Amino acid sequence: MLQRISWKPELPVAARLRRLVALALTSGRPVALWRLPNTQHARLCLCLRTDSAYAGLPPALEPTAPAGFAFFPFRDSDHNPPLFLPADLFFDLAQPEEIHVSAAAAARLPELRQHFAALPESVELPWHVSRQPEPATASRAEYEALVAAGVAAIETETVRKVVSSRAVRQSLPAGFDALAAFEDLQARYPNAFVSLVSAPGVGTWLGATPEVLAEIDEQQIFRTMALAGTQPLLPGMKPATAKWAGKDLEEHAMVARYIVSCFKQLRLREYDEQGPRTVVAGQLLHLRTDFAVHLREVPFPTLGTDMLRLLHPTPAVGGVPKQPALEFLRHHEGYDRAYYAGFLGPVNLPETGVARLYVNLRCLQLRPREAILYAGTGLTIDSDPAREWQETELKLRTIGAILQ
Ligand SMILES: C=C(O[C@H]1C=CC=C(C(=O)O)[C@@H]1O)C(=O)O
Repeated sequence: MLQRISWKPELPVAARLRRLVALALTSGRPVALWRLPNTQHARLCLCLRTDSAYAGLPPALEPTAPAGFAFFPFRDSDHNPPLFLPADLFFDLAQPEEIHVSAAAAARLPELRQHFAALPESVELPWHVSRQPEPATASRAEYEALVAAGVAAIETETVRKVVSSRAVRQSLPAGFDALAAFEDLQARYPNAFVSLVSAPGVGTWLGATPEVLAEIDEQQIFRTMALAGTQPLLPGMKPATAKWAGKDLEEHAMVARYIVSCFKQLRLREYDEQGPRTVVAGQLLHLRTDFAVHLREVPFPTLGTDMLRLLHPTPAVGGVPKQPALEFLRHHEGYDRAYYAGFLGPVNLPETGVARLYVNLRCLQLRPREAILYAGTGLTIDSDPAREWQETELKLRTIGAILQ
C-alpha cells in the first residue's frame, strides 16, 4: 500500500519532476516515466531497492501482485535483465503537490527529503548507460539480405512469418535533453504509450508505442491486440478508406490467429474479437484487431498473467511458429535487440487491479553522445526486400523525430 504525502508543493511541476528523476539517477537508482495513451499527465515510479528490481518471470497481473513498473527485454538473457521496479515513490503529474510512498520509502523520508533539497537547481541528469557494446547496424544491402533470407526460410517452410529488424546509430543533437524529448514525444503522439526508463545494467530507453500487449482496465476487462500491416499515412488520406495489400492482411491475420490460439490453450472461449480496422500511429497506418474478455464474467482470475506469459513475443515482433522464428532471428538478425520489442508498463500502479503493458516499439536507447533507434517489419512469402527496408525507414521516423 502506498501512502500520500505532501512534497515540496511550492516547486513548479516541471522542476519537481526533474528533481525526482535526479534523486533517482544521482543515487544510481532506476526510474520510469510514462504517459498513457489519450491522457494528459505523465507518471513516475522510483525504486529505492535497486536489487529487488531485477525480476525473473513476467509480472503477475492480479490485484494482489506488487505495484510497480515492468521493463522486459525481447528475450531473456544475462545481458538484458528483466526489470520490475517496485513502486517506492510514485508521482502523478495530475496531482503534483503530493507523492505516494511505500512503507520502505516512508521509513526513509528524512534522508530522501534531505537528498532532494540538496540537489542543485540545474542538476545534470546522469542517465544510466547500458554496459553492452553498441549493437551492429545493418547497411541497406545487409538488411535486404536478411529479408531475402527470411523469405527463403518461409519458402522452405521453416517458418510462416518472421519479423526482421535492425538498429541505427544517430548522433544526439546539441543540447539534447531526455526529459524534454519525453515531453516532445507526448505532444507529438497523443494516442501512443510514451515512456522513458533508466536503470542500472539496462541503460536509458525512450519510446512511443502504439501496441498493447496485455491490459486489464478499471472495468476488469482484459485486452490485447493484433497490430501488424503498415503503410504511410499520406496527406489527405482517410484512414477508414485505406486499402490493404494481401501481404499486410496475411501478416496481420497470423498475429490475430496466434492470439486466438493462446486463448484456446487456456480453454477460454468467451473472448470478443473486433477488427481488423485501420488505425493511425504517428505518420503510419496499421491494421488492428482488438480482443477483450470481461473478467467479471469468466471464472479466470489469472487470465491476464497467463495470457501475458503466452503472448510475448507475439508474431507482431517474433514470428510463426514462435520457436523456429526466434531461432531464425538468433542466427540471422546479427544484433542484440535488448529491450526493443520487449514489453513495458505499470502494474497495479496506481490503481490496484489495473495493469497496462505495451510492446516496446518505436523506441531508442540513449548513449552519452548518440541514440540507437530500432525498427522491424513482418515478412511473409510476398515480402520485397527494398519495400521492407523502406518500411523500417518509415517506422524509424516516429522516434527519430525527437532527434531533429
Ligand atoms: C516491429 C514493429 O512493428 C510491428 C507493429 C506494427 C506493424 C508491424 C508491421 O507491419 O510489420 C510490426 O509487426 C516495429 O515498429 O518495429
